[in-house]
Formats: sequence, structure tokens, C-alpha cells
Amino acid sequence: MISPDIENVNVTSFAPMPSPEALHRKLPLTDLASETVMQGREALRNIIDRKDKRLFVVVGPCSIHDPVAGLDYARRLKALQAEVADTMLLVMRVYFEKPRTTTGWKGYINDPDMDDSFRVDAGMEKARQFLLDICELGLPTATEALDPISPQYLGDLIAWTAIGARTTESQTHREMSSGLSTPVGFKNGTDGDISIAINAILSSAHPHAFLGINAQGNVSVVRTRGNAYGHVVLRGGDGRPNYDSVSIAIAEQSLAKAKLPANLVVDCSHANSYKKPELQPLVMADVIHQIVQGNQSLVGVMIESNIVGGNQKIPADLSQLVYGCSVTDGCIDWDTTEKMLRDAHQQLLNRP
Ligand SMILES: O=C[C@H](O)[C@H](O)COP(=O)(O)O
Ligand SMILES: C=C(OP(=O)(O)O)C(=O)O
Repeated sequence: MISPDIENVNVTSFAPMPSPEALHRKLPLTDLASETVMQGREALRNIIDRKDKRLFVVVGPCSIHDPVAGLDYARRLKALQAEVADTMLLVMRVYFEKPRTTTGWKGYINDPDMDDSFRVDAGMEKARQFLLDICELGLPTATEALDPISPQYLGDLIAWTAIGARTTESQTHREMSSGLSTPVGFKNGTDGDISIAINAILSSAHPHAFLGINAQGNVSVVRTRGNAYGHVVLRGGDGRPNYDSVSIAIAEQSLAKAKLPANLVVDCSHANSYKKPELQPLVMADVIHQIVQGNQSLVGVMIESNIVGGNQKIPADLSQLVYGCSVTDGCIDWDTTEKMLRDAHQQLLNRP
């Protein structure tokens, strides 16, 4: 008999999850949601291929923890999309998986009740329902793919994917990206290194074979085609921004050296705004200025925005949570978001 002390020594339990197929059966993709996803992905590919001159804007809460406030935010964004549609494609940031520097709440899928009960089964279902609701509004969605199994549950509802600063160098995430159905933005590292994002684009453009699960939840060897729509997201690092025109020119040179097309997205948050959310409009204004001055490589921006600005700690008594306020990184409030996007729209009407 195998000694219980030799295997899974530090594992305390395994709880079964419904298969991706079972969750899709419970919450099927509707025609309306599918149209939003397909059109969103096509518009993003067209922007990256320069067939569509607009800027894509991934904008929304740092993380989703309250679907009611999330939907309230989405309705506001949908109304604004109609106003700025000539110059910008708005994609709602719908982040359910948070990569933590050390520890902390890891997001709505991992712990939807925010009480360390870790009901991942319920979290995955609630996340799918939320994505369906947003797509049915006609808003395309963007997420960070952190857990390599989650895309089997949610991938049909996503138009754009980020690989975060902490995982861009990970082979697992590059392999996963090679099979994702969306364009994928690879963040530079937390130390500001963009070479890991360039290597990630090169790796994920190739076919891979790796361990994963299929729709029935069986462990499988997954074989992928490779993803032709990888691009770099500049988020600053090591306490320094990297959205200024010199940093952009250096990133363009690095891409050219790797024989990759010059496609750059600027994350207005994180180290680009010294983690001070209220500085994001300044970053955005600078990026828009560079575009209006003729820059050709900037295809998108990211913004962390919510209904209420700033952030809050998760209180022991959840009834004390402030409605529409982030429980992870600080965000700009809705009025600032609206002004920032309207100003950008006005400026972009003059782009060459
Ligand atoms: O945007 C998200 C955070 O910056 C990232 O998840 C790290 O968060 P932490 O440093 O608070 O753990
Ligand atoms: C974790 C995030 O960003 P980064 O990977 O750039 O730190 C995020 O956008 O939530």
C-alpha cells in the first residue's frame, strides 16, 4: 500500500467541479451574446491589422466583486460607446482572476462570497452568468487569463485577453495563449522588462501541445494552432512609467528587431500612473497626443475605472461595502471616465 505521507502531503482536499460542457448546458451562449463576441473579436483584429482606424479601449473595474454594480457600470459604458464609436472601440474590463503580489482576495471565481469559503464552482457559474449579461448588452469583454483551465468555461464570452505582468514569462500561459480564440495582450514584467512580452508573442504564435482539460473535463493533451494576434501591453514597471514617446520608440525598435509588427497597448494604470488612479487621465492624454501627432503603433489603451473612485478594503461585514468601489486596485470614478473618453474622442477626430 502507498503510504499517505508520500503523495499530496500538503493537499487538504479535492472538490469536484462541473465540467465546462455542463456549465455551458446550464448557461448556454445566446445568439445575441455570440454576435457581440464575434463582432468584438473581429473589430479588435481589424484594429490590429489597421483595417479599422479606431483605438481599442479596455476599460472597467480592476476586479468584479458585485455583479449588480458591474452591470450598472456596463450600462453606462454601453451608452458612452454610442457617443464615441467613430474613434474608439470600448471593451469592458471584466476581471475575475487576480494575481496577487503575495496573498489577498484572488477574485470572484476563487472566492465569490469573499469569506474564504472558496466556492470556485459557484464563482465560475456566477462569472459565466455575468459575462453573458454583459455580452447581451452588446458590450465586448476583456479579461486576464490567469488560471489555464478557466478559458474552457468562459472563453466563448471573451473578446480580448490579457496575460498579466506576473505570468507573461510563464510557459504555461504562453501555451494557453497559443490556443485562445481572442487577441492576447502580453504585459511587460513588473520590473519593466518588455523582452518577456516579445518572447511571449513569439512563443504563443507557434503551435503547442500541453496538458489541459477538454469540454467534458477530462485531462487531455491539448494541441493548438498558435495565436497570430499577440501584442505588447506597456504597464510601466520598477516604479517607472513606459508610455512616453521615448519608451514607445524603444518598444517599437524591440518589436522590429524581433520581426514583429509594431502593435502597442498602453495600460494607463499600474506603474504607468505610479498606482495613483487619479493620474490615469494624464497618461491617456499623453497617449492620445502621440497618436494625433502621427504615432502608428499605438492600437489600444487600458483604464481601471469604476462607479466610485479609489478602492476599499474588504470589510468583515460585507454589508459595509461601498457600492461600485473597487476591492482591489484603485480606480477613477465614472464622471472622470466619461470625461476622459469624451476628451479622447474629440482629439482623435483630428488624427491623421
Ligand atoms: O491590478 C491588480 C494588482 O495590481 C495585482 O493584482 C497585484 O495586487 P497586489 O499587489 O495588491 O497583490
Ligand atoms: C494585475 C493586473 O495588471 P498587471 O499584470 O499589469 O500587474 C491587472 O490589470 O489587474
